[in-house]
Amino acid sequence: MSCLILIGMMGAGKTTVGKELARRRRMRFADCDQAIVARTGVSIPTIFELEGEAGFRRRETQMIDELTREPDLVLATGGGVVVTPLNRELMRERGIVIYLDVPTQVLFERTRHDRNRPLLQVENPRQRIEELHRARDPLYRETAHIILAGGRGNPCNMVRQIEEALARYKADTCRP
Ligand SMILES: Nc1ncnc2c1ncn2[C@@H]1O[C@H](COP(=O)(O)OP(=O)(O)O)[C@@H](O)[C@H]1O
Ligand SMILES: O=C(O)C1=C[C@@H](OP(=O)(O)O)[C@@H](O)[C@H](O)C1
Ligand SMILES: [Mg+2]
Repeated sequence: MSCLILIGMMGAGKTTVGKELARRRRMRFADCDQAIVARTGVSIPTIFELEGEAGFRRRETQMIDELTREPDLVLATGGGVVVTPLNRELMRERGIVIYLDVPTQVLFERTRHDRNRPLLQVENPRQRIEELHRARDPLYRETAHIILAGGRGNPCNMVRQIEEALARYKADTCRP
């Protein structure tokens, strides 16, 4: 089957939930950020420092293109994947795209102690999350085939919700 691609803001749970979803469905798992780190041998903050956000985005597009050619893959993307129009097109064409839509307060709580997200290393990360969410939410919505609102529940519970949504989506799209 084609890829299952998770999109959503930093802290939405794409990496955590994606891994569990792959395990449950016996699919392979890849995380775009982890793949970039493995290829370059340096951390995401270091790439931002050396090449700026624009450099990171170029690497991200190349990695999305490579990874989405493989079938049977659950792909966790980085939160900013949707800002690049080509990524939106590639993801929609090559997989079923699932938006984990999580309230900004929850995103803030989950990311506040993590230094690995360069875009949140600012004086007011809560405000940054709100701004990014406002700008990106329409892009997540236009890219997604499935939107899971609320983000309630632990990762296993989220996987269950995704599986139910996938079953509904497939039943709807198969109907003549
Ligand atoms: N459904 C969830 N319930 C509670 N905590 C979660 C959930 N999903 C993720 N987390 C926690 O939130 C943090 C960010 O999750 P992560 O998977 O890295 O998000 P993303 O890849 O979308 O940025 C991690 O500490 C993770 O353990
Ligand atoms: O939202 C963003 O622009 C980013 C999200 C990060 O991934 P997560 O969403 O997994 O944190 C990572 O790709 C990079 O720090 C940029
Ligand atoms: Mg992640």
